[in-house]
Amino acid sequence: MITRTVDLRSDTVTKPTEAMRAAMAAAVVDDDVLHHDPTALRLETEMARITGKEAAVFVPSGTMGNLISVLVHCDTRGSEVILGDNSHIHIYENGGISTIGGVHPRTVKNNQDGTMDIDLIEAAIRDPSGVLVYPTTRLICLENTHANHGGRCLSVEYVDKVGELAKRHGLKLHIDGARIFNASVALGIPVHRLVQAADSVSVCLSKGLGAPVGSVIVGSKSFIAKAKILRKTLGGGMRQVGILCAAALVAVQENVVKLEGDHKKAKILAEGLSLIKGIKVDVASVETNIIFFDIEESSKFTAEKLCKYLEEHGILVMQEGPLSIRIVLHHQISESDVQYTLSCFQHALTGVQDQNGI
Ligand SMILES: Cc1ncc(COP(=O)(O)O)c(C=O)c1O
Ligand SMILES: C[C@@H](O)[C@H](N)C(=O)O
Repeated sequence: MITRTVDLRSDTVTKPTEAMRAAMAAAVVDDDVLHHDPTALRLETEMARITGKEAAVFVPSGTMGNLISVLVHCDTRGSEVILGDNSHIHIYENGGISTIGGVHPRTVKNNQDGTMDIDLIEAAIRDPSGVLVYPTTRLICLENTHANHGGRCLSVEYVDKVGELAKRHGLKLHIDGARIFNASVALGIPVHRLVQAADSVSVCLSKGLGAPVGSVIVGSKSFIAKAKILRKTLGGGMRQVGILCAAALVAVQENVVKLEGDHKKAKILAEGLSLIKGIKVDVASVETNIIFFDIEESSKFTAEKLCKYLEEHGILVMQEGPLSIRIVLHHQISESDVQYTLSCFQHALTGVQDQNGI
């Protein structure tokens, strides 16, 4: 019988805290399409302040945040965006920039640290003299932290260099900042400095910050005005949305300080996993709250079988490949959960029981 559940599938799985639920119940609301919902306006004002941008708009998801941002920057037919071949926008957003926006993706290889070589980005920029046959490059997208590369942080020096490259070529820069607060805490650099070079950023409130729903796009006033129109076009214009924004405000106020703890627990878990025979994990690459690891081929387990074993013991993780698994820490995972998880891994892979009798 499962006595506890430790949900490590993602940082999207958190449940609203009591403070969030109280704020939702008490939220002052109005119709955010007909004018503005006062609580949504408070959140948008606060997020613009934190990120150092002129304006912000609340959207239902990070996927919509990225989609709207790309489509505002690439509002001319034949536009092309340069992005990572392992980026969330390219891999996990149903190709929306193309299927909905008609924008052509031009991928550049993501390095293990989540960056793209700047010379390769520059080489991917279309020569305007080839306009007869080439799409027109209008945008470069970065992702910080990088989800598919273990939550690795892009340094502010790197982001600034890509920003300089974009400006030199008359391009815009968008950052998929789903976990930008994780990068900020891990690097010890304020969010506004980390995104200074970006023309737009999509920030998830529903990941490590623990809000139940939503993201915010930040950028210039004119950019956000266009983003609001496109949000409505895509069906993202919401009415009394302050109910969701009230929870997001609590998340921003209360949970940023917890991110460091998430990162520490991720490091402890990664270090523990590295000591278990049959598991391969690069502990040094764990910079924030995400761990990717592989099962050794000599092990009796496939990822699918191990995930099933773990689920039978209340541990939920995400299978990423035949022998690879992802774990994501969040503020509702305790140190005791981390130790219980390690015990279950230990028992599964070595049969050795620990003092918990697992
Ligand atoms: C890096 C990154 N960007 C964007 C998203 C999309 O966010 P949402 O799930 O809210 O659409 C996610 C995951 O959810 C993500 O990990
Ligand atoms: C799976 C992916 O879409 C999601 N962003 C996550 O990190 O859980």
